[in-house]
Amino acid sequence: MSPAGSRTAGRYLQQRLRADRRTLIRVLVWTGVESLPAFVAGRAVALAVDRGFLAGEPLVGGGWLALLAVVSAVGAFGARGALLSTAAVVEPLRDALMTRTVEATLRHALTGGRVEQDRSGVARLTRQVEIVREAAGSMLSVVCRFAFSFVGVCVGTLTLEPTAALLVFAPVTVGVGCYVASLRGVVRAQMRSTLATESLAHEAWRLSAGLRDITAYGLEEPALRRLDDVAKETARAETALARLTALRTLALGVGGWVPLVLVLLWVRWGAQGMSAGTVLGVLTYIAQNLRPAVQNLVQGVGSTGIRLFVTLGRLLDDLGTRPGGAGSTPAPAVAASASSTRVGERAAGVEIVLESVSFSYPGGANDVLSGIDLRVAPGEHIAVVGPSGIGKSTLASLLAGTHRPTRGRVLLDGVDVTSLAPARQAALRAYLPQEAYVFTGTLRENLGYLADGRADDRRMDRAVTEFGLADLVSMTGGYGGVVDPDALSAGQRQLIALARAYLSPARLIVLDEATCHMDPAAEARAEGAMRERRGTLVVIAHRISSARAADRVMVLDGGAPRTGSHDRMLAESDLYRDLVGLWSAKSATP
Ligand SMILES: Nc1ncnc2c1ncn2[C@@H]1O[C@H](COP(=O)(O)OP(=O)(O)OP(=O)(O)O)[C@@H](O)[C@H]1O
Repeated sequence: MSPAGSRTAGRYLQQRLRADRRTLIRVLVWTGVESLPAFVAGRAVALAVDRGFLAGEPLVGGGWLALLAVVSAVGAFGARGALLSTAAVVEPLRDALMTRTVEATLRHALTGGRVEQDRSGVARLTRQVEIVREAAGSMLSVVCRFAFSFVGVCVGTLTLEPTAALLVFAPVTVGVGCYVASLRGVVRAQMRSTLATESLAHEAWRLSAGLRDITAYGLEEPALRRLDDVAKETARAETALARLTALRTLALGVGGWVPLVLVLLWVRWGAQGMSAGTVLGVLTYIAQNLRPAVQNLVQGVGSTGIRLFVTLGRLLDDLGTRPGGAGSTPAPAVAASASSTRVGERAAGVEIVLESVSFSYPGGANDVLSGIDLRVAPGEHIAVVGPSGIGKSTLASLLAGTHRPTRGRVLLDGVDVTSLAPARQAALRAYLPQEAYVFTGTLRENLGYLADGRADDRRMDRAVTEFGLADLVSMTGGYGGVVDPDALSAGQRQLIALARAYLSPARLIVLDEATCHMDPAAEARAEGAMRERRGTLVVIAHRISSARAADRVMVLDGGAPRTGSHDRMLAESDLYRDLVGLWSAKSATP
C-alpha cells in the first residue's frame, strides 16, 4: 500500500459517483423520503401536546400523532427505495473492481506469470472487493442519512423556536466539522499503523529465517537493533492512531450531547414563555433524530469509512502498480513464505454454518457449548480464542464432525457434517488436534497419507520448503527414509502433520492448537503457508499472532460468542483484551 493509497481511493470513488449521477440522485431522493420523519417528528409532537392533550382535545392530539405514524410509514417505504438505489450505485462499483482484478490476472498469466499464485491472489482480492462493496454501501447510506436528518432537525427546530435551532446547529457543525477535518490524519495514521505492523511481521520473519546465518556471523546485535527500531515505529504508529481515534468520542460528545444540554439549560434559564409542547418537540428532534444520526455518522465514518479507504487504496495499488499483482497481495510475512513453492492444485473453501449448536458430554450436567450460531464464508480464515476449558476443542471437533451436536446442526457447504460418510468427511476437511499423528513408515507415506496418491515429489518439495522440513528430510535420508515417531520432537511431529494436511485436497482445515509445540517463528511460517493455501481455515489460537493474522476472531466466553476483526474484538471484548494481555506477557517472559 503506497502512502498515496487513500488519495487514489478517494479519487476513484469520486469518479465512480460522478459517472453515475442519475443513480446517485435516486439515492438522495429516496433517502430524503426515508428522512421525512426527521423533518416532522418534533413539530407533530409539539402540536399534539399544545393543541391536543394540554388543550383538552385528545382527539386532536391523537390525530397529530397518527399523522406522525403515517409519515414514519412513508419513511420506512423510503428506506426500501434508498437501499435498492444504494445497491444500484455499489454493485457496478463491485463489478468494475472485479473486472480489473480478472483482467490483471489474465494479463499476468499471459505474460508468463504463475497461474497458481494468481489463483490464490484472486481469492484474496475478491475478499477485498467484497469489503469495499459493503463499506461503500454503508458509507453512502450513513452520510446521506446524516445530511437529511441534520437539515430536517434544523428546519423543524427553526419552525418551533429559532433560538433552539441555533443551539442545535452550532455544536453539531463544530463537532462534526472538527471530526471530518481530522479524518485525513486518521486515515494516514491507520495506514502508517498497518504498514508498521506488516514491517514488524516481515522483519521478524526475516530474522527467524536467517537465524542460523546471523548466529554464524555474530550479527545478533545489529539484527536485534533493527527489529527494535521497527517495533518502536509500530508502537509510535499505534499510539498516534489511538490519539486520533479519541477524537471520535469528543466529536460524539460535542455533536450528540452538547445540543441537548444547551437546550435544557436554555429552557430552564433563558426561554420566556415557551410552551410544554415546543420543549417536547425540540427534545424529540434532538433525542430521536439528531443524536442517532450523529452517532451513526461518527462511528460509521470512523470504522467503515476508514476500512473503505484503506482497503480500496490497497486494492487499487495492487491492481494498478503491479498489473500482474492479482496474486501478490499477501502480507509480507506470508509473502516471504510464499516463495516459488506453491501447491499445484488448490482447494476452494468450504462454507461453514452453525445453526444453534449446543453440546454436552455424556453424563455432563451442563452444556459445554450452548446455542452457537456462526457462518464462516468459503475461504475465510477464522481464529477461535477463549479461556481454557471454555469449549474451543469441543467446537473444533464439532466442525470436524468427530462429535455430534446435542442440539442444532453443523453444515459444511450446506450438508450436515455428521451425515457424511467418514471417507467423504476426510476428503472434505483435515482436522489436526494438538497431538500430531505420525506413524512408523517412510516420510513419503507420512506426508502423502491424505493426498490420495497425488502428492508427487515436486509437490512434496514445495510442502517441505513451506514448512521448513528440509532438515528432517536430510535426517531421514530423503522421502524414502523411514520415520521413527519416537525419535521426533513434538514440534517435528506437528510439522509433518501440517505438511500432510497442506498436501491433502481438503477444502477445510481445522487446527486445534496444532502448532503448540513449535517456536513462534516456525508457527508463523506454518500458519502463513496454511493461509496461502486457500480453502477455509479454522485455527484454535493460543498466540496473538494467530488471532491477529485471521480474517475474523471468534471469542468464546461462555455466552453468545462474539466475532469480528482483531481490532474490533480488542475494542469490544474485555475477555479478548485480557487474553491478548496474557499472551503478550507470556511472549515477553524470557
Ligand atoms: N471427553 C470429555 N468428557 C467430558 N468432559 C469433557 C471431555 N472433553 C472435554 N470436556 C470438558 O468440556 C469442557 C470444554 O473442554 P474443551 O477441551 O473443549 O475446552 P478448551 O477451551 O479447548 O480448553 P483448553 O484451552 O484447555 O484446550 C471442559 O470443561 C472439559 O473438562
